[in-house]
Amino acid sequence: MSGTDEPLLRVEGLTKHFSNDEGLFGGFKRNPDGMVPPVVHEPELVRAVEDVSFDIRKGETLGLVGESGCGKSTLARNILQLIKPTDGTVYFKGEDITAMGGESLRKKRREMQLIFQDPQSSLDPRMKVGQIVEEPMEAHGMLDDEGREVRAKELLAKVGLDPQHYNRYPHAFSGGQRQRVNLARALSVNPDFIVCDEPVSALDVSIQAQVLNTMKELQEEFDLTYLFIAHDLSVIRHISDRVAVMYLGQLVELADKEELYENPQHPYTRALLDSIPVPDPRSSGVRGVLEGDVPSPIDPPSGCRFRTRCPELIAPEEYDLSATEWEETRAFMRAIDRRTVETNDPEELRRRFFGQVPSGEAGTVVETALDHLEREEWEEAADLLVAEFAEKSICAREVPAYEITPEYGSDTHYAACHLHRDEGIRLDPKTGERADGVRTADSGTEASESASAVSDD
Ligand SMILES: Nc1ncnc2c1ncn2[C@@H]1O[C@H](COP(=O)(O)OP(=O)(O)OP(=O)(O)O)[C@@H](O)[C@H]1O
Repeated sequence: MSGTDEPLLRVEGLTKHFSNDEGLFGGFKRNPDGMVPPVVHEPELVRAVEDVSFDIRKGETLGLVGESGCGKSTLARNILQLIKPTDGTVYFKGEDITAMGGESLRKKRREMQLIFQDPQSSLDPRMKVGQIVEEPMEAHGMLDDEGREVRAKELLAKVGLDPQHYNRYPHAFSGGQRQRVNLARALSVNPDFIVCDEPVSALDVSIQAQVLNTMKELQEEFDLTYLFIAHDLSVIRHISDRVAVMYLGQLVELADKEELYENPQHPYTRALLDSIPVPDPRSSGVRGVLEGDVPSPIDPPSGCRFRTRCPELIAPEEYDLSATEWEETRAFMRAIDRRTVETNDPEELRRRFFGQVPSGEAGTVVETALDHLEREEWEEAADLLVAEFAEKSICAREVPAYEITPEYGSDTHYAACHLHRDEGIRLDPKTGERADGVRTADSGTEASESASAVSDD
């Protein structure tokens, strides 16, 4: 099932900030040595999700992928209004559900269900499977006792379980079977939309495919729309029609599945795809391919959040650097910033990093940094290089959001990367609409201007 063009769900500029003011020591920080008081209470904001916009079409599966901690679950809980967003809007069947509360939201929730990762802990061990499946129907006043029992047994059969197991307890089931119970429970209230948050991650690989196949069959039969969250790209590929990639609270790429896997256009997506685990126990996965650590969502990088780890950071326009000079300068900046070199001898550093130190202003910056290093002023050298080269890049100055021409199929391809500033259509990162105000064919009116005429460079 690949869905229609009609969006079932529209997410616009969704943002969620948490205060880290929770728990006994939440928000308390140690003051630098000697300062009074020794501890201060300064809660900070965890920018878990920032300006995320996308649609999910009726009948499709949108896969959402990203490393642990990038905000996938927070986004899911915001979409379902289990937690209220800090900003932004979620439209379900055209209605703004962020503005809803109380009984109207409770009613809406029947149409939007959630399946969690851990089938062990999401099923109450004291309840029989039949009761578990019937509970949501009871909560929403659906059917009478007898009717619910009949429906629960039917659903158990639909998800591939024996209806005779209606009176068994969850502990009698395997992990895969428990996840099937969860599916039956979610389906019991006849929803249109199911958020599946890592539903097969806790299962053996051999079981995963079976559960995914059942989910696909159920989607077909019950006309379901899925938001399918996983960190595993092979699982996402198996189930999705389109795929969204998330990094540090933001969407970096969204495209048709084939387009995303065959023609990835964001350096982060490419790094993730390069790190799909091969059957080698020594393979270290994503972190082996990407340099550096994921920055803190308390103080995320400006502009493109991936820029501090991006192998394709764009050179500042004010320096006239060749590709080789920029590559060498970046390697030098990284090494000094991360202190991965021992020597501070300018001659040695010039030889190690540069074929020839760039001429002009960029060269002056490099030479000034080398002077600092000669005086053992590592921090000054690193700060200067980062301020002059990293922070002046367009990647640090502007939030990227572009629509680019897909190579596979005609579906839109969104890439939040300034490498597309020349050929892409600049979008408003908050609404996902064209930044020049011209409405796209999707939004009802014609867009006849060429992409290059509206690109923002
Ligand atoms: N209640 C909360 N208070 C403060 N910070 C939070 C809270 N919930 C989540 N976060 C932070 O928000 C960020 C996103 O977390 P989230 O659980 O949404 O990521 P995820 O991609 O779903 O990760 P995982 O796959 O590990 O579940 C993390 O930095 C997390 O520590």
